[in-house]
Amino acid sequence: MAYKENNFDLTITHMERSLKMFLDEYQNCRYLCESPFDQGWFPDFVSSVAKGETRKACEAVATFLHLNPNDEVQNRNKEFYDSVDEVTQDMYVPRKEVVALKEREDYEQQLMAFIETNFAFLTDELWHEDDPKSEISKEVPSFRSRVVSQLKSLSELGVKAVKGEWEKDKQDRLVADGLTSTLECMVLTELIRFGAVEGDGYKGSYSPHTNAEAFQGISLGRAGLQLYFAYTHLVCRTAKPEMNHNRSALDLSHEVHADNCILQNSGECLRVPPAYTYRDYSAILYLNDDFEGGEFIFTQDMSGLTYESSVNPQCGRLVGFSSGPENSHGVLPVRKGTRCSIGMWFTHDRKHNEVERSIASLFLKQLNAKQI
Ligand SMILES: O=C(O)CCC(=O)C(=O)O
Ligand SMILES: [Fe+2]
Repeated sequence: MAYKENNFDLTITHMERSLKMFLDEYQNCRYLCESPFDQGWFPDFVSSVAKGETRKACEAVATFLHLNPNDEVQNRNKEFYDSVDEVTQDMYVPRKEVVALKEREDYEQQLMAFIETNFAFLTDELWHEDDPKSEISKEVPSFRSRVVSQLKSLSELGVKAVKGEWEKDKQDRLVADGLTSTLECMVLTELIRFGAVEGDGYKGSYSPHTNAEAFQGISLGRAGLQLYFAYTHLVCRTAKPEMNHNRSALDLSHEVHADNCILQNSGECLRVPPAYTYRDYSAILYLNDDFEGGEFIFTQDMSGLTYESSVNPQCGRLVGFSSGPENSHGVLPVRKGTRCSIGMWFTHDRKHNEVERSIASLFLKQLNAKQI
């Protein structure tokens, strides 16, 4: 109204007041709004009216161009003011509150772009669209037949099931060799020297299973065989020489247990927290054999003194089994040296998909694409 009536003093007063209100509201909204502040942004409303004062007129033009450098009208205005005798280039100074606002917006946009390229967002794409638990519970081939068929296709790569026929009544157990090369085993074992945490996975307890051994681990999700990785853990157990002279055979390196429930002396297994009740399958990949003791055992009684069968760890050998009490297991004492392995636990429940794995695979993709 004031503008239409050519009342520029009043126009300026109104516009200055509106500008202040806009900036104040914007600021409040940053603290209080639940959704983005989207009132539209009208740069011409910032201050393109400057009555009579050349310096103010240049400030208005500079401010507008600061926000929108390609605006035709303001570029023409600038050409006009440039031709005015009293105008010098140092008069084109944008208003400081607008400069500050733009600086903050630019910075936030850079930050968003950085986050988008460098962090993994766990959208449904990364969570793997298919096979929620309800689907899985339909008829699914047994763990072993699935693993064995996968291993067949892997046989060209040197992977072979060493105990395929083994324990015929035990459908959910498997031992296979050749999953990693000697070099890979060495590299992974070396990783322990650089990045291992004592008692990792065991609330920092240096010797969580037996005082006669030191325990170190590195923890690291993605689907395999219609299963989600739930947890991946590289661990080494080292015999403490001073504790191994008279070590009892009952002092197991890892006490007899089941991976998804709390095994009782009675043989009952309680599927309650703190057990990792969502774990459905377990696999341990071994990395070395230059140690004494440390056999993996499937047991029936809790002591580990008698056992159904055992697996001798060696580089590239993997033992896989369903995680319940049907596969109670333990590790015999490591009497000399260091025994390293990668424990992997799988779940049908995508809620427990291992977040770190998605992040790690994104990181590897970027590394391959040489973005980092
Ligand atoms: O290292 C092994 O052979 C087995 C370890 C194990 O059973 C576990 O970490 O739950
Ligand atoms: Fe276990």
